[in-house]
Amino acid sequence: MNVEGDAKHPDSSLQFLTNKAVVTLQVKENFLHVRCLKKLNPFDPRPFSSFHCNIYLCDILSTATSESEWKVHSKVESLNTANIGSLLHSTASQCKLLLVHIAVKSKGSLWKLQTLKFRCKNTRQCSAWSTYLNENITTSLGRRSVSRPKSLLVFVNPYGGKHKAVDIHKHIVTPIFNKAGIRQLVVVTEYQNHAKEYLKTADLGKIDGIIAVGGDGMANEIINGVLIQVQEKNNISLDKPPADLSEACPSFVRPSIRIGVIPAGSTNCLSYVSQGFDDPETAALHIALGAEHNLDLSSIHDRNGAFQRFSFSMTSFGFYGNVLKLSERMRGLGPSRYDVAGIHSFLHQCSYNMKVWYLPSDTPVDIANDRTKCRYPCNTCCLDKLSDFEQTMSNGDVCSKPSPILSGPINTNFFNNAVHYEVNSNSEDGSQITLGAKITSQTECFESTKSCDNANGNNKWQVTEGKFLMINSALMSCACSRCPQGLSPSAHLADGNTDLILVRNCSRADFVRYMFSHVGKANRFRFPFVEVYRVKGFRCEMPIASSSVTCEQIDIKQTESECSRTSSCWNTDGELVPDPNIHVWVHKGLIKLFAKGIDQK
Ligand SMILES: Nc1ncnc2c1ncn2[C@@H]1O[C@H](COP(=O)(O)OP(=O)(O)OP(=O)(O)O)[C@@H](O)[C@H]1O
Repeated sequence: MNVEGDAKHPDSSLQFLTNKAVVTLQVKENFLHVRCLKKLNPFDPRPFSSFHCNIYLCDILSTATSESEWKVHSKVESLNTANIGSLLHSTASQCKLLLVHIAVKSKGSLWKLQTLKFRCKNTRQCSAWSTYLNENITTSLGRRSVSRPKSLLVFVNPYGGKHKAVDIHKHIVTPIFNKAGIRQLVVVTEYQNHAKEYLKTADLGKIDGIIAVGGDGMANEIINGVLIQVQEKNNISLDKPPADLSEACPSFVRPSIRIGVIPAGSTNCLSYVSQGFDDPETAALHIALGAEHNLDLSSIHDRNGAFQRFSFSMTSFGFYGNVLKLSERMRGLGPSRYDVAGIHSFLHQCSYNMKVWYLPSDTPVDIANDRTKCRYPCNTCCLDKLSDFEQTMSNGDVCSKPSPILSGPINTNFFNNAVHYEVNSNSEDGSQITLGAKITSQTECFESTKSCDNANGNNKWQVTEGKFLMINSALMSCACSRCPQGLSPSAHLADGNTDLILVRNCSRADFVRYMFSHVGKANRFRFPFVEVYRVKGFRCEMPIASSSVTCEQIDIKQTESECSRTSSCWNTDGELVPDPNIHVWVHKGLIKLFAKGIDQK
């Protein structure tokens, strides 16, 4: 025991005063152990052990000291304090306060910031404890390969959601980042695509991550801005040859910086799916603690091979495309614009002739009956990483390795009339399909192209056609507060696949039943007009736009020609892609997200 103590080895018998007890501190095996010596309230029936606590060092944001008064709560003072002994005898004198800022898991997947206060009369020892704890936190993070950000570029969208982003940033995010010692360069966006333009020339070498304080649209803008800059710097073309099934999956360079989202938009799907809530405090804490999760992206090209966007959640044609198009004109209504636009699009129900090609996943799953969910640590998202780490990780515990805040660790229904066949080497496209990915040397290409590389697989492109109310691609479950299970509840964040959901033309009543199945836990794939495939890529073609649209109407007069004039578009993460003819490829783990994933229940 070190009585006087020094910066390296502070005195472990040193007594600290909290609001409820006199305690000692000890650091052992990645934990700060707080042990109770005396209860301040002698009449408290709880045992001493209930005052003990063990704090995981990786959950501590930082520690600090400040000057304070040597005092206890007045209620405690009025009690019999003889039990506390000499510690309290010299009341009202000055002392040092040791502050320990920690991220605490509260209910569900919510996390809260909490500050523990320890009063100590030995000011030198108290400072020594603060230094010692900070050193041990750094060591502990190093052991677990956790890298916390020190410098972040933060985009705040004052326009998104309920227009609360500026307040959220000021009152929730900044205090957490300050406690974690994170420097921020804050840009309050002034117009649409401001962040994307800014990122074209931003020096990404000087920052550890980029944060969007906004919704999915803002996150999409930032992801696109970063990826476009990184591809340009590496001379990687974003465009590809015109849509052709023989074309290999394009390969893109994976940015080394992480991207985070503080939910302040309308839907906040990315936060919901990667954290379990759209809670700004939880999101800010995950960023500060250095949480990391891979995220699949899809690249979208038009019929001429021109690059359109990268997407991370839903890419949808038909109903959701119409809802977005309309809702963009009603921004003044705030988040309720989606309801109004949804009702309007429903009343103007249109179906679209489409031909859809898709390349099935290497690991086929009966999505319609799959009850598994992407939960931390997720075997499906981590499985492929085993090969990357197998030389260094003999126990295969890859998923838990980067745990920064670990406290404690197709078959389908076919539509009766569906035209459904396999594309072979003598297909109308006339080409043998070989999908060897082009691996770009000298770059951190990661596994992003693996998912499309079917050189070792027997997968062949499949094709189906017909009239569709909706064509949805769910790269993740796409859960949000309005649809807690999401479009495809068993979809994963980083498995290299997307779930292609084809909703064929059906009666209005059936469509309502299908849409309502998203509100609860009912199986949304049980309908005969709904098909779902886990795929690595897909392509859609609308034969002749003007004659491809059929509209129904209830009380709003609308002719077929009117409807075709307003033919649908793609809605990708809440952004519009106007050309109905697109080619979509999935890129496994193309970016790293500041997120942990949703905990197992
Ligand atoms: N100052 C601004 N004025 C107008 N538009 C802006 C401004 N700043 C950002 N934007 C645009 O606002 C759009 C929507 O932003 P955001 O995603 O944050 O909110 P949301 O659409 O309400 O939420 P969600 O996408 O989750 O439904 C983005 O495309 C972004 O480019």
